[in-house]
Amino acid sequence: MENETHTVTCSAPVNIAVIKYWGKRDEELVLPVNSSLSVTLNQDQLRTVTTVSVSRKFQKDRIWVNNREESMENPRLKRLLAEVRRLTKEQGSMSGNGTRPPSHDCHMHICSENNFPTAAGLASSAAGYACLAYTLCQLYHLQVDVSLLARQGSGSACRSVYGGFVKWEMGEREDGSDSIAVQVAPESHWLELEVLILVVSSEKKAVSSTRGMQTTVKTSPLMKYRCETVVPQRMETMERAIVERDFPSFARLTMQDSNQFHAVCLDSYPPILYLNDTSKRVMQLVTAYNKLHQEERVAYTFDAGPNAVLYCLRETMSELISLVTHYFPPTPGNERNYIRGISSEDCRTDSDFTKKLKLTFDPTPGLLQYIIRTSVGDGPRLLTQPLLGLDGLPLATTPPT
Ligand SMILES: Nc1ncnc2c1ncn2[C@@H]1O[C@H](COP(=O)(O)OP(=O)(O)OP(=O)(O)O)[C@@H](O)[C@H]1O
Ligand SMILES: C[C@@](O)(CCOP(=O)(O)OP(=O)(O)O)CC(=O)O
Repeated sequence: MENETHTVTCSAPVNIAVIKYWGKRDEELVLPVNSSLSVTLNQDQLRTVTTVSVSRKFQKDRIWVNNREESMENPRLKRLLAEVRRLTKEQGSMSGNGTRPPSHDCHMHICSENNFPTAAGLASSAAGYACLAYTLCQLYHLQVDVSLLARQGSGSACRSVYGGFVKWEMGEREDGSDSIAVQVAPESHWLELEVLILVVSSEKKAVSSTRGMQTTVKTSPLMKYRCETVVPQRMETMERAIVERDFPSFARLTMQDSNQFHAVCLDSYPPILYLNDTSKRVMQLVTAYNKLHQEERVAYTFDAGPNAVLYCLRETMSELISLVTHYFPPTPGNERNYIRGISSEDCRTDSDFTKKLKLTFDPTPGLLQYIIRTSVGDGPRLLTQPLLGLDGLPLATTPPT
């Protein structure tokens, strides 16, 4: 009993917001200045896997992320672990199924892997902290809202604890107890909705989301109008568009909110610029495509980086892929692995159609690193294959991506 090792392994998805979270009213508790809403992506393409082991044999807490040991001095990580230990102590030692969870005073080893670039604007912190919070709740049999814990690791992480369409209610209470994620609709609700991620850069971004949003809250006059007037209305309209599966409304609001998020970034002082020329070309392509069809058939959204996330219905996907690969072809030699994820039939462009689009740029190879086709997905899963061995050390794994 004394030397028993408890181990749990889980996976969690990435989520991409269609109404953006940007700005905190409480840095410590990670409480936002506005509510937000996101789509959870399919874990077959983008996911974090985390194993947590707890044992009296361990000398100290340790964490490995993507095969590299990292410092435990990260304040958000420390806060999350402290909160889990506090709740474990408070909730006692018996779980509902009669088995005994590990004691709150043992050290833990954490091992986590992302199957996509970390800190590159692909929401790695969201999947990472959602996975950690979910795994800890399973391990310690905690009776708690997982989104409350995930939020304290990274705000957007709270939305990754559910599949489908998820809103993060900003809440009003000072202690943050009502600042939680709620599922608006499960992944089965809108099976035709698909996602294309255009990876412009997988470099670490210059201004982190945490720091960028602090500057915006402090300096942008436009931000006040966004939080008080724009987002509350958009949350309602977006929820309705999702419930009614109204793609044109969903797409319009998604693009408008991405535009406004980048507008408040530019309105910050000093200004924050996450979009680059390739991002702007993607915006132009989507706008021209929708104009030609006289309705919104594709939506773009950009987080704190130049990568584009495009939403469309399945019936539009092959035309979209053919257009994107026409205007953003791979560099010669890079064709083979250019489109990843859900396999796509051979998509060719109709040259008359592309001529009608009237873009101000010509097809240019090499502006995108690669493209990921994915769909809407489920929430965290309990897995059986651990990343840590019986000695509590990482098992030989694949090299970090
Ligand atoms: N699997 C993981 N387990 C634990 N922590 C992780 C994991 N993946 C990422 N993180 C944490 O998240 C940080 C990256 O967060 P950051 O917000 O900079 O990038 P991002 O989430 O990829 O981008 P964005 O939030 O703008 O979409 C990492 O430096 C690490 O501390
Ligand atoms: C642009 C965003 O992706 C910002 C995400 O910010 P984070 O959740 O990464 O920030 P912290 O709470 O400081 O960790 C928009 C969104 O996901 O809603």
